[in-house]
Amino acid sequence: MDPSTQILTEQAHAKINLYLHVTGKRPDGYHLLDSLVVFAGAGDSLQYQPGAEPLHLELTGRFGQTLGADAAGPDNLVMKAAAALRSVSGSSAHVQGGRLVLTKELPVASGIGGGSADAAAAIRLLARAWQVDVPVGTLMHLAEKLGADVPVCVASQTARMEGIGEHLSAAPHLPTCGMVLVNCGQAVSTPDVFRKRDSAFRERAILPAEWKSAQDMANDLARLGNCLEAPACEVCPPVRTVLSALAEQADCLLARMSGSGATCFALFPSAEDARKAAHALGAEHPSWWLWGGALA
Ligand SMILES: C[C@](O)(CO)[C@H](O)COP(=O)(O)OP(=O)(O)OC[C@H]1O[C@@H](n2ccc(N)nc2=O)[C@H](O)[C@@H]1O
Ligand SMILES: Nc1ncnc2c1ncn2[C@@H]1O[C@H](COP(=O)(O)OP(=O)(O)OP(=O)(O)O)[C@@H](O)[C@H]1O
Repeated sequence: MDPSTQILTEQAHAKINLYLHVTGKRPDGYHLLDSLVVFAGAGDSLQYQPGAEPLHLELTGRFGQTLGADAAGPDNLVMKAAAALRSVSGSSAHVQGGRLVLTKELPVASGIGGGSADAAAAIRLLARAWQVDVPVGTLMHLAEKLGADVPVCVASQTARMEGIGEHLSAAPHLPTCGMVLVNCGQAVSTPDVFRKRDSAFRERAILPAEWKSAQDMANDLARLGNCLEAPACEVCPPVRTVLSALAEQADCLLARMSGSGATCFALFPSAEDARKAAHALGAEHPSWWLWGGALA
């Protein structure tokens, strides 16, 4: 096959905030954060087939229709990422049109950075396809302008995230563990949750260089928290039900909300334990979106 028309794919893994401390607020209203971010095996996927036609996006997958009528238009974060990348691509890049297909498997506006992960996947995919040769710093700056969660999603690897999301540093070495994700089906607006937050700012966490077991990690994380959990429960009361249901599962080590919600996660000793718990929860709550497995 001609390499210039070959279909390329990138995964857009769900971003999970294992803890999330709001440590301050900037004069422009954005909040300063301290968070340990990991990526779950669950995710959207983005395909690109280069072609002569103008670049366009098609949506498919379980949540492909939930984004609304203009979902595949220029406001989709994938198209915004493509436009931003085009604007920094030098004359040596092979910028082309063609067809992007986003398979949307992550619930929308759910605290697991679906749109951010999609934008980040678009940056990785198109930078590769178009042979964009710019410094990583330029790509990260471009990512930051698309959304606070986009820089960490570009790397798509466990990281400590600070600033408003743009300062990334090494995270503790994580032990093997399993994770369950649950979303009750109610979209939650990130700005609404930040607006409702009225607790005191929390301190920056002290983290070890590594956790030797999932239990050790859960014990340390239990002393930390998600400062957006209480305001998200006000905006979306079913979050409380989801957290209780997760905590009741056999072998659950920790149950917490991710980001601004409403998706909650639970940690388990293994991916197999997590899959079993997701299966049990699915039988009890057929309307919930559920995923269980290993970290990405
Ligand atoms: C809460 C997190 O999910 C944690 O990972 C992210 O910080 C949210 O990242 P995001 O959805 O990419 O956020 P953006 O799209 O940049 O911002 C949406 C809105 O959330 C609020 N926002 C976001 C990030 C941040 N550090 N402080 C904020 O106050 C602002 O009101 C902003 O207008
Ligand atoms: N590709 C996309 N996928 C999801 N949402 C998108 C996309 N493009 C634009 N959006 C818009 O972004 C908003 C936030 O969606 P997203 O799923 O990223 O939220 P989130 O999971 O709460 O993100 P975060 O955890 O970063 O706050 C949606 O309400 C939607 O209007």
